[in-house]
Amino acid sequence: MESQDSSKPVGTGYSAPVPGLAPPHTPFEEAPQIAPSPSTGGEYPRPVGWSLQDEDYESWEDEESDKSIKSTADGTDQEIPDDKDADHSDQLRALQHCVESNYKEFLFACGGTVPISSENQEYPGPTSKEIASRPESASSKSSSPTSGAHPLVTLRWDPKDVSTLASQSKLIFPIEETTAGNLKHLLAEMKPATFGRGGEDVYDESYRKASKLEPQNFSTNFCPYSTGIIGEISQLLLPDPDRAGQRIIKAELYKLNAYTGPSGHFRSHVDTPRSRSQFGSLVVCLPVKHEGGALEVRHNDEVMTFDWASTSEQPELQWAAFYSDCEHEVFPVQSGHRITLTYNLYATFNSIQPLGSFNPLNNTQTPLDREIEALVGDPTFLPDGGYVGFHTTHTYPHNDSEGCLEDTLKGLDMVIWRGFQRLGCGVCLRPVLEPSSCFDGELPFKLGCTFDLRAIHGEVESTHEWDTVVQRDWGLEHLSVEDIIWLNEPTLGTKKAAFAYTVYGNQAASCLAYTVCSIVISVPKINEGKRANLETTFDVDVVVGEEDWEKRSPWD
Ligand SMILES: O=C(O)CCC(=O)C(=O)O
Ligand SMILES: [Fe+2]
Repeated sequence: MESQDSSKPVGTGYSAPVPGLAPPHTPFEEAPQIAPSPSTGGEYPRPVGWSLQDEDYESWEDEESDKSIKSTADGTDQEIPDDKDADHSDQLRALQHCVESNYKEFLFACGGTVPISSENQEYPGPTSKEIASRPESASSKSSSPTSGAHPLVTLRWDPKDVSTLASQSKLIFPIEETTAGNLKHLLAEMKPATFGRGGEDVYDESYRKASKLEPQNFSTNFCPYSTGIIGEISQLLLPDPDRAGQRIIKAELYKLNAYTGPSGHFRSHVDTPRSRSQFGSLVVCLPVKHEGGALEVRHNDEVMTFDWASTSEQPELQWAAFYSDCEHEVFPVQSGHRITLTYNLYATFNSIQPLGSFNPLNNTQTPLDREIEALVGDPTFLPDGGYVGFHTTHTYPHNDSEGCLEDTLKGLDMVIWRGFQRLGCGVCLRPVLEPSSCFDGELPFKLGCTFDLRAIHGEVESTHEWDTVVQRDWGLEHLSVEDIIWLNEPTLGTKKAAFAYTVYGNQAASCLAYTVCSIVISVPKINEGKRANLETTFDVDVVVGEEDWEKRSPWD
């Protein structure tokens, strides 16, 4: 949650700073710490994808002479069109079209309400009524309570003055008259909420005016799991079409915040990830009267608004969750107190999934899955194997030595990954290195091979310098972007993100940053009428070595 600005142009390699311009004043959170992976106690054992670093890798150029002439059955040589320029197939166009029309089909935020009842003093099981509507209508207050309710919500905090009575450092929500006076005690115990800028904690009211309590200084009986909120977020933001139940959410209480009228607010920012497995953030608003303070979450051109003011006195908890790489802001609170619990959301694994429960070819297929299957099954499409690429619609966190985790793939990105993977294609994530548009002429973006966080000292001012930086500092993938058949264009939003997320604090070695990625898919060659590797269904639970990945190369 929160944000971090950087005042030093330090690159992660996705866009060069604009010559002559000050580095963008991009909001990021307070200096992040690398949290251990929440999975089985350590790092994920699986590689991000197959290796394109293979010494034996043959680039398209190297194969040019072999590929342009083919022997036909009657022994004559026949020129065949260069694959990458060929008008591949109706299937390819259909898939590209389907990808495009699916952009807006995927949620990037969701929300709902959980009723609170004084009659119910036991945990109710799932009670949250979700609002998972399309962005335009997300702000509608269509949330009538479902059956069941959360018991009264208690909040206790550590008073600075140890002689304070326990009854004065406790609130019950909805706030009971007997304890109403404690609200001002709570506010007095809270500290100004800072945010990170250039690796330092900064308090700047023009950017963020709010107060906070750290989780070690308070406790509550509210649990996002028992209310069903986490279950809903899981279905809406972290669905796993092929492996139901495999990815699960770990929610970590992050802060108690108060935005107080007349000017409490938090300007537009993205939440800096606490670890590579963080994919989202959850905000739960306690029932305290306030006006204003709507939360707006944006992704590409779409906006979802969560405005809780008009029902802020209702006996209910109102919540919103969103992918933490999406820009969001809290508009000024005009009066009252907007008091929230915030959580970081991590993707982790269900280790008790029964063996053999995964049958990838037997699962419900979306139209997009069917288009992918039709393309891969088309023997005229890349008959000798080749590469297909997809520009991700979200950005993903990584640190200076470890790449983005495919297990955190969001929305459409996961559908594409799984769609090809289930058919036996190799899939990997690669960073996109995109030159700034300020250079003369159109420079193509490039595929990076590692996810290094590297500092650029000074500004990159010429094309030549840019080439040197990407080749020397970041390392380019052997595979060139021209060797790949792209399913989509990088979106405008992605380009903006590429620029925004370039600039980072000066402690790259201990930081995480969001990266614009591409999914590179290796489509095996056609062998006796079918794809060579289609029998070997890839199972992500099997730890595969580089060797196994190489077998997935389309050149086999
Ligand atoms: O309170 C909210 O709605 C959002 C707060 C936020 O963006 C943050 O804490 O990072
Ligand atoms: Fe935030």
